[in-house]
Amino acid sequence: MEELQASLQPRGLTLSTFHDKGRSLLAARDFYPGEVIISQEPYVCVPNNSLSESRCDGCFSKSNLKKCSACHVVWYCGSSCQKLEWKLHRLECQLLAKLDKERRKSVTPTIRMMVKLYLRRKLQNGNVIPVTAMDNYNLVEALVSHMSDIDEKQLLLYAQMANLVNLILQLPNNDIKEIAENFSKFACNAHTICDSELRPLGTGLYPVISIINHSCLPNAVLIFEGRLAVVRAVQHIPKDSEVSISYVETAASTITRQKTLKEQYLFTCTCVRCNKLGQYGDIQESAILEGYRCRDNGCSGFLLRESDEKGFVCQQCGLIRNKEEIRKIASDIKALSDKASSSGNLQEAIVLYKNIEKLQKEVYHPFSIILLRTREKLLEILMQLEEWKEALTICRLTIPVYERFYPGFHPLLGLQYYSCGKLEWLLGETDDAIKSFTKAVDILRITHGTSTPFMKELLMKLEEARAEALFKLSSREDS
Ligand SMILES: C[S@@+](CC[C@H](N)C(=O)[O-])C[C@H]1O[C@@H](n2cnc3c(N)ncnc32)[C@H](O)[C@@H]1O
Repeated sequence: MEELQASLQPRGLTLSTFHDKGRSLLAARDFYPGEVIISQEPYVCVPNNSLSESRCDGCFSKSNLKKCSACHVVWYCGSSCQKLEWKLHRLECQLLAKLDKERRKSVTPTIRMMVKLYLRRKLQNGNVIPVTAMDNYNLVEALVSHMSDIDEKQLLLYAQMANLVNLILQLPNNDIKEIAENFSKFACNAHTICDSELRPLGTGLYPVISIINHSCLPNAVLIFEGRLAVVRAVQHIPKDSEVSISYVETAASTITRQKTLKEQYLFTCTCVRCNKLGQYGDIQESAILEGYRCRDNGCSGFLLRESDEKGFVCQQCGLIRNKEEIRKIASDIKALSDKASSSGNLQEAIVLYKNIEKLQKEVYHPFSIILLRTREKLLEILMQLEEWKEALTICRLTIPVYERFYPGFHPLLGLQYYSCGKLEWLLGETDDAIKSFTKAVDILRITHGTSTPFMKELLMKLEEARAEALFKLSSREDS
């Protein structure tokens, strides 16, 4: 770790260990919003390929794919990606090609990532690929595994997966226990690689980025530029303070966040937000996010369960809402949701989701995250159906909820402004489009930087919208 410490120092970073969190990354100087704190290429990564969707192993693109003719497992978009991956894939390819057809089907992305991990170690041990302070297997060995906290069922699953990996690798002295432990390390250290719009593409192991601990009120954000993981400050991070990112969806009640963190990362969060658990402000926030609304449409109160359990009482106006009434609506919503999620027809799905939204508006608070998720689904389908006007109406409804639950420089808020701006631009609402694009740029230049093709496109759209507004103004003045 000394080598890593030495390589982090010139970047203004230092490693430290806390008794309750283990290793942590600290700022050795002040960092300001938008500044890159650290970036790293993956030690290993794989696209999330499935039977229905394939991506290139090099760049994760979906176009012009050709299957490797030898192993019939891996896809490439062209020779440059194939060359980039060749040293490692040459070894992997020989192993995969030996498997029978049925066995090949069981090579999931996670199994492949483990196979690649061992092959990369082999290549580094043999000096075929270079070893650096930020790119070596010792960093993988140092990752937390939580093996002693995992239940037996999970351990059994890891053991079965490890057996398959060992069968593929055919290395006589490979340790099944070590492979199983590495699967456990993947579970709490690997990152989902997303595109600029935060759509998942694959999974990668970034052993230095993995040192960054979680906070439900993080001061940094992790964004991917292709496969490169980039951590940027979203707040001022004073010297000597800890760098933190969020591992989970932050727009969730404290109980939900803590449950997810405990289940996946096996720790109890004690960040400033979590420490408020049980306090009035936290109860209010949770009830708004995941609970019910007052039955008086003019009241913005939230409900809490009555002590005699007969119903819910509005904390603002005192009106009581019957438990049975809520239960009935909730069961209707569930029936519609089951139908909607299995519907393969967009027209049918849109009708179902509109009915779900209508019912949810009756029971959930206007700032409910449950209602928000339905609107996001509606928006997605309306865009696919090219119903731009309706899509814009729904998109605008989501903005106040995003502003409330993704405050400050949050990429999701920036992206939602961007979606709104694109719809406004398309519908000729140029002045509104300029406002939305400007808000998107203000946030996304901090979270995403300004040099990626995605950001260049956004900046260009803003310039175009401004030019059009000027043109419209001068045409009006002329006439
Ligand atoms: C990706 S690792 C982070 C680095 C880790 N601290 C280490 O020593 O390698 C995730 C693990 O770190 C610990 N961790 C992360 N954030 C934490 C937090 N806010 N409080 C307590 N433990 C935390 C948990 O054990 C979690 O499973």
